Amino acid sequence: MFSKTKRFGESLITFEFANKKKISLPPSSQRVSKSPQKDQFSLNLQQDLQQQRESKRSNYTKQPQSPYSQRLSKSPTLKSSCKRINEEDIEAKYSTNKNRISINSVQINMNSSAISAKKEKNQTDYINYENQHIYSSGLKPNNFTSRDNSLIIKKNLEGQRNILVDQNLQEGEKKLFQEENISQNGQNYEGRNNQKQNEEKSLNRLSQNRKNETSVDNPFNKLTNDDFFQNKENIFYEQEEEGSLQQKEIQKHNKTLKKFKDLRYKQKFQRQSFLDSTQDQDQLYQTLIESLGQHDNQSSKDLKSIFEKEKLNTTKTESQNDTKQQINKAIINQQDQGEFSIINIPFKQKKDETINSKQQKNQLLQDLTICIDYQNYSKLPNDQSNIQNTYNDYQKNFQTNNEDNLTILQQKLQEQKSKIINLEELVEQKDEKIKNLEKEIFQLKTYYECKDKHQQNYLNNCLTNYLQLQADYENLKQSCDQNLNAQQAYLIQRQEQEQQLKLIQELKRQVIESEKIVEQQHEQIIQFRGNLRIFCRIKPVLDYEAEIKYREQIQSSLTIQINQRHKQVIELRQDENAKFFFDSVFDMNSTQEDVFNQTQPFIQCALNGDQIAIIAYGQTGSGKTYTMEGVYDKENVAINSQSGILPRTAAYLFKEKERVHIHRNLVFSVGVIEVYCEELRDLLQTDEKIQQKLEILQLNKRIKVVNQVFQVVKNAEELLSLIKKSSMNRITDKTAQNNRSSRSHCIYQIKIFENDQEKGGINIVDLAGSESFQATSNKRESSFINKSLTTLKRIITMLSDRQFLVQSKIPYRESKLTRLLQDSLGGNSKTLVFVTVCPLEENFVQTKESLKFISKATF
Ligand SMILES: Nc1ncnc2c1ncn2[C@@H]1O[C@H](COP(=O)(O)OP(=O)(O)OP(=O)(O)O)[C@@H](O)[C@H]1O
Repeated sequence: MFSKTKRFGESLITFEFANKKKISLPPSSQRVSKSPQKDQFSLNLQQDLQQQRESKRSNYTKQPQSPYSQRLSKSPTLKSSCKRINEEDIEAKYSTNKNRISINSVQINMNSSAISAKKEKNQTDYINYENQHIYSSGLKPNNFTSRDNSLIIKKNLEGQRNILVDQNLQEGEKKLFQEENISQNGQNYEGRNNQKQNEEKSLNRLSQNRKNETSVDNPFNKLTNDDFFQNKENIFYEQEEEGSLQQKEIQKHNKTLKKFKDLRYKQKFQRQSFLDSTQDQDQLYQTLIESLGQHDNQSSKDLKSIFEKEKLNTTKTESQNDTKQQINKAIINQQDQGEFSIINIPFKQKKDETINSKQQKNQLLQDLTICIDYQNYSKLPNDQSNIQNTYNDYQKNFQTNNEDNLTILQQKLQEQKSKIINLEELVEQKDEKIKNLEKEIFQLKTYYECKDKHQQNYLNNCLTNYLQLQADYENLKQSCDQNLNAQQAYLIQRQEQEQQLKLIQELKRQVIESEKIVEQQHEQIIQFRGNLRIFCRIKPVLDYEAEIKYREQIQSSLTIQINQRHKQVIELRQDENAKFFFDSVFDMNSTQEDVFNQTQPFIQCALNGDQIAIIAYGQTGSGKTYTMEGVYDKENVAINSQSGILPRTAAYLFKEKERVHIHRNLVFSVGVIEVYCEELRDLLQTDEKIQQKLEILQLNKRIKVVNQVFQVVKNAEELLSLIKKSSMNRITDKTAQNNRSSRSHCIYQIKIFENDQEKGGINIVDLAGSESFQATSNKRESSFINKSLTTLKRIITMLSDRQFLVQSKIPYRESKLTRLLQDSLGGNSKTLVFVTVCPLEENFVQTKESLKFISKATF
């Protein structure tokens, strides 16, 4: 930043730096000489300057060191801050441009400090400096005089004009310089011819001044008096060397003036520091009062009162400071009123003006008065000393007050420190609580994090379960729909089944009715045929009974032959008149199945509720047992081709039970009893020890055998097993016709129960052999057999004769056999008698007796 101002009737360019320092310089155009004489003069001046500089060096080396220089060298403080700048320390670069010489750069080597100047915009030469105290004068080519926050430097190289610039001067000081410069405006440079005379006059005058000034106390800290005159002496030396007395005088004045200004500046600085300190203290008090005003206790109020008192003292100090400022103003007014002589500085107004010797003399005289006026400076130190004393008094009072206040403040500070210690203990306790709370917070945070994780896992599990339940719900819904459809289909099917069941029941009813009709018809047929039926079965000739080579002879010699016209009639070859009538005749080629087919209607009558008796009668070995039981397998009792009526009856009964189980609940029980020599024997009780005596009783018109065992059988195999087992217990003997001849009557009894009520019964009777006594060795046995068979013959004969329909007259009691068969002989019972005969010629008599015995009628 720079601006143009008017000073001393010339244009000045003022530079303002960042630290608010200002430098004002005249434009170089005003310093440029345009006359050819001046250019020549400048060249000559340069040459002279060079010569003078060289001579100066030699003189300086010869001259003793000035007191000022000695002082500088003795005072390390001043030596470090103030230094005479020798010519050797200056490096300057110049440039000439037609009629002017400009400073391009100047460098002053001062330990670590440096001052440089450079040319800028071809208009202004300025010097940049920082915090340097430079007391220098008479330097060539430039004069540098500087101090803190000010710059007083500038010399036109042409020597036409010297400019003093100080932006930190007080207002009065500026006026002083203006007046100084104004006084210079009317002065002309009278030429180099008068220079030596002027220099001599100036030298005399300065010498006189030197003598006068040595007796006067120097106002500049009592140190600069000799130095000052030593400087002036040096200046004169330099002036003599340069041949420019006027300039040296100006420099001398400038030096003196600078020292005066330095002193003023120091005073100003000290005053400003004092004001700043009081201001700072006032601010401190104000801050403390404000801070204490926030505490409403007695100690704060006491402190506040103390600080307010101190503030009043400070106010007094300010008033004293105002007094001091008034004193300063009085000093300045004294200056303004002309108590100080005006320093006249020679100044060249125009380039082409000639130097008037008379004016030069006057100028020299005026310059000499400046030296005299320096005596008046002694007044300033006195006033200044008074001010300094006053200042010191105030400072002492201030320090005393400060010490008292400091003691109080230290006490308060101690109290505050104790409070601070207590507060710090509270803070530590609070910190401990905070740490505990932080731990609890951390634990709670950890707990809640774990809880959150647990809850999250729980929610995830719930979500998974929810999804699973939802899927199960969907599946159940589908299954329910399916079940509903199935239920509907089931209901439809059930309705159909109910309809079918009704239909079945209807069919059952129809079947039952038809069954009844069949039973009725069957009964009618049986009644039409008669309740007593007699079949004759002719036994074939067995292999062991005749050799194969005689078989044809045996067949031709058989005694029995069936009538060709009437198949039910048997004829004897040896007796043509003997013919025997039977209900059915089974020849030698008949099978077991053929026999049972004729027997099955009687079994059906038993299922319908009748008591039936199937009796096999014949001589030993004629095939009674074969017809009744047949031949069993060794391993099982299954039906085979040789199975007789008894196993086939068992199979038929359970087959019918299965067929009619819908409307009939049939149960069968089996008992086997043997009649031997008119004694009863239960063949199902094989243990003789527990064999109890069997007695025949008639209860409710039904024949019962007391102590006889009846065993319910669930199937045909169980029934046949019992029969097979009991038949093995039957009493047998070896006869001439049969190696294992049955010598007792065996009755196989099957009781039929329907709905727990005995409804019908079947008695299958395998009689003992009917051969004559001569054919057997046991006469007693033969007599009992004959007796029972005779009784049976009589009863059957009576049943076949319609004349003996009165049952009470039938001799059932004459034998145990007929007594046991009482319910199945006569009445509504059905009786079927098989007469088995052996056709061999050797059995002719027994065969004829058998045929006679049971034949229903003879033709
Ligand atoms: N119709 C027949 N066909 C083939 N073999 C028969 C026939 N009848 C009987 N037999 C056989 O004749 C033999 C004697 O028969 P079976 O034992 O049945 O006579 P039986 O009359 O019972 O004699 P017993 O009164 O002494 O017991 C047996 O070996 C038997 O197998």
